[in-house]
Amino acid sequence: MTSSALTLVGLSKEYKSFTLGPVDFEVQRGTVVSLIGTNGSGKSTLFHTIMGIVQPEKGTVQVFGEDYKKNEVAWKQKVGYVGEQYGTLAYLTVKEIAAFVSRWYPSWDQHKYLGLLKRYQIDENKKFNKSSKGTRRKIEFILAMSHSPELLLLDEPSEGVDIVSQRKMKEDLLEYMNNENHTIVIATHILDEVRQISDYICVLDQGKIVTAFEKDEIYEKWARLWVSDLTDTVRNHQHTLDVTHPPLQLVTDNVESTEALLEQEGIQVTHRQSLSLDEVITFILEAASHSKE
Ligand SMILES: Nc1ncnc2c1ncn2[C@@H]1O[C@H](COP(=O)(O)OP(=O)(O)OP(=O)(O)O)[C@@H](O)[C@H]1O
Repeated sequence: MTSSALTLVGLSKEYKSFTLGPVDFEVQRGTVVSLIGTNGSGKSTLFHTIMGIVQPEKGTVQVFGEDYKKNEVAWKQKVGYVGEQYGTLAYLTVKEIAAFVSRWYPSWDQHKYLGLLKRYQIDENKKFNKSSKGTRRKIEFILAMSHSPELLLLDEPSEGVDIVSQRKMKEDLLEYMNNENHTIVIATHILDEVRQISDYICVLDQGKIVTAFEKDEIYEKWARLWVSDLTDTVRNHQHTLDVTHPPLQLVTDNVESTEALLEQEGIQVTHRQSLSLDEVITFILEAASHSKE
């Protein structure tokens, strides 16, 4: 069994005023990757390209080690996708869509589907396009979960979803990940989701991956340091991301290297504080947007 759930090599998609990629990225089986980026950074376009909803100009996608253009039916049966995909079936009721969709998936679990409908209080007889935005997201989530996919591609699954259902989704995703062969790639603007379920974070900006890292690395590598003094060498160091005062302090994304430099410069660190995930993500997104100016 291949250890890679998803491999993207040189993947690019061009619209008139936007280019995605080239994207090179690998998602290991058994992990949760959160895709983060400002509005319009290309997260949905990336999912659309992976799912073959739009055709890439260049590059390849492998799902579980297989080229996605080959055996399309077989790999799609292993993938659950949430991202406004029921456009052409939207005039049907949830029950009719489920009857239709269930035929695509040999692993469809009707018992699970009915349980999820109840859990999320969905009226099966209501038309998809007559449901609210949050309810449509919940329906998509239920349909994706009901065929027990090996890979979940979730494009803002909790967008517009009420707080109680958001919590249920998080619980369901955590339970889903109890199976070590399961994998999730989730695009989200909700940092609680990132904090609670992801192993890796991938940041997209203007169609390109600007950084990807293990979530727990943040607590080891990023810090705010209170310092006795600062030299230009420290201020201009590649890992010094911000300097504020009073009291004089800096933010680093490589605490080991910065502390070594401070020692070399004869500067004392009087206090050290880890950064929260929210602060780190904000720094990364702001740095990416400043590089555009
Ligand atoms: N079919 C299309 N034709 C032309 N341009 C498009 C098309 N679809 C998306 N785009 C453009 O691609 C860019 C990326 O859009 P995309 O929806 O992928 O961003 P996103 O990161 O998912 O944004 P958000 O966080 O707001 O959901 C935008 O500038 C958008 O206008």
